[in-house]
Amino acid sequence: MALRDGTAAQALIDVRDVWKQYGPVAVLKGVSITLAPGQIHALLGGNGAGKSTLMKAIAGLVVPNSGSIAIAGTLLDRPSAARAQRLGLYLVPQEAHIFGSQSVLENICMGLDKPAARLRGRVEALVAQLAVSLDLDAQAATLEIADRQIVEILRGLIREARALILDEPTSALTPHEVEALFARMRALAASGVGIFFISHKLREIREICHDISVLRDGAIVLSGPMSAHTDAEIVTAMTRVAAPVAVDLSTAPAAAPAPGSERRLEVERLSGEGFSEVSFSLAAGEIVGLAGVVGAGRTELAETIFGLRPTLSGAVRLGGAPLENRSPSVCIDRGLVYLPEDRQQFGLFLDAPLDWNASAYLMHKMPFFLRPRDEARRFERFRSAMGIKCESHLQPARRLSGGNQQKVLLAKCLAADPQVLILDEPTRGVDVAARNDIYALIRSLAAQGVAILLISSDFDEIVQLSDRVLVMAFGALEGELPRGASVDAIGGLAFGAREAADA
Ligand SMILES: Nc1ncnc2c1ncn2[C@@H]1O[C@H](COP(=O)(O)OP(=O)(O)OP(=O)(O)O)[C@@H](O)[C@H]1O
Repeated sequence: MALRDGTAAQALIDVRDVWKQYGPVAVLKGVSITLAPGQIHALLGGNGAGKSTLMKAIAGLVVPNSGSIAIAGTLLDRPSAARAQRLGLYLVPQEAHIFGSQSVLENICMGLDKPAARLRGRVEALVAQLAVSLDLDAQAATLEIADRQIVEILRGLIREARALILDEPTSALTPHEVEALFARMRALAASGVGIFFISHKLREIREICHDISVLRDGAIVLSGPMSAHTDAEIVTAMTRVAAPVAVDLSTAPAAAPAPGSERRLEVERLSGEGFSEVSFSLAAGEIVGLAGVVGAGRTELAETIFGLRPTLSGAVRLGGAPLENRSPSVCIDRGLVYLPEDRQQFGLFLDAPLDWNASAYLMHKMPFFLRPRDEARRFERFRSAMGIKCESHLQPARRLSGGNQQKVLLAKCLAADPQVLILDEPTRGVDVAARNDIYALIRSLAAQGVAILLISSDFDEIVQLSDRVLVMAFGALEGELPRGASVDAIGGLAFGAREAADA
């Protein structure tokens, strides 16, 4: 069907006055937005503002109550993902859908009517065009998060998508990988592909996007060229009111110990899958950053300390006593809590209510002492302190937006009243305002004596929060930097090792 006016005739995507309700709640309230060929268009908004719902509507995954969506001039009148894809739209989700037991090539070609082997030549050409190094015959389970995203992008391109939606593609990437992704996005845009780019990071948006639209409570409140708006204007449009000051959520007594030299966690020559001979310690009240590029072994180290992966050799001590036969429940009992990077696999019970999720670690510690009213009260405290957007504490976690799920996961860890906290990408998917609340929360926990290991791909976050920074590369500790170390110094250590090895 022809579009209605001259401008829109150029549009790859033309959304007009779209409304979406879940029960009585309107999540999209008359949204109109367009995407032109070669345009990189940022979509920004607080957690729960409606970004993913809008993008899912464009991708045929959510059916709007009213309004119209056209892709490449054709109305998406019977929405389905298959139809949106046939019209040239591909959505790269926040969490890539990878079938681990299949090869990379099979993953890219999944769902197409030709066998993967016959598409190999075309996939190889796309891989070369994007200048990525990807072993098409490797088992997909071995792929890093960054490469999983590339697989998703290739899935779109092999389907000849002219419009891509990238939903927070950089949230688990280090600066180096972000640059590589941006180079690929620029190449795609230069070839006429249009891209909707969802991100919570203004700096990245400024670097890569031509235009911006800001969603607040289901409505577009600001839209136009990137250069026409200052950061302050954008943040104000997004939040409308200043973010609340963080509330102290700790259940520890008010007169908690000041940061000291008491060693809470000692890791001694620990070796496991993907890392070896790692030694470090955390003192009470200390925030230690752990930086590195994807594949450096940071998550593997954290998962091994927490008993999710086998230990090959070495020791872990907690409060001076050996922490042997580690499993998550043993660690939680002893006061060591881990916020996982992979919230889908190890995080929330998506069909359980929010208050149950927030109390899940406590339930394990003292199953007989929990009462529904206590759970609800506990959840309410976290809800107001972190601005968790939900209808009620009884809502299943599945119905929350991604950023709000991340906040509930953090609440679950904090509710367990840890002595040592390992945070793996704690602000992944969290909006700008809530990010500052979470930083204040982390600092307040440290001020009360909790020892914190902060793993983050966002080096700015590491610099902002850490008392010192450990840098890992290739499964080993590459070095340590003092408080105030620059992002460049961290990057130098993390990437220097990789470049030296590549040379
Ligand atoms: N299936 C559903 N049932 C009920 N409510 C839902 C459902 N899916 C989403 N919502 C609600 O719709 C609102 C918008 O969610 P959406 O995922 O679009 O937000 P978002 O802007 O993408 O947030 P984030 O930045 O956290 O990813 C949220 O309040 C969420 O709780």
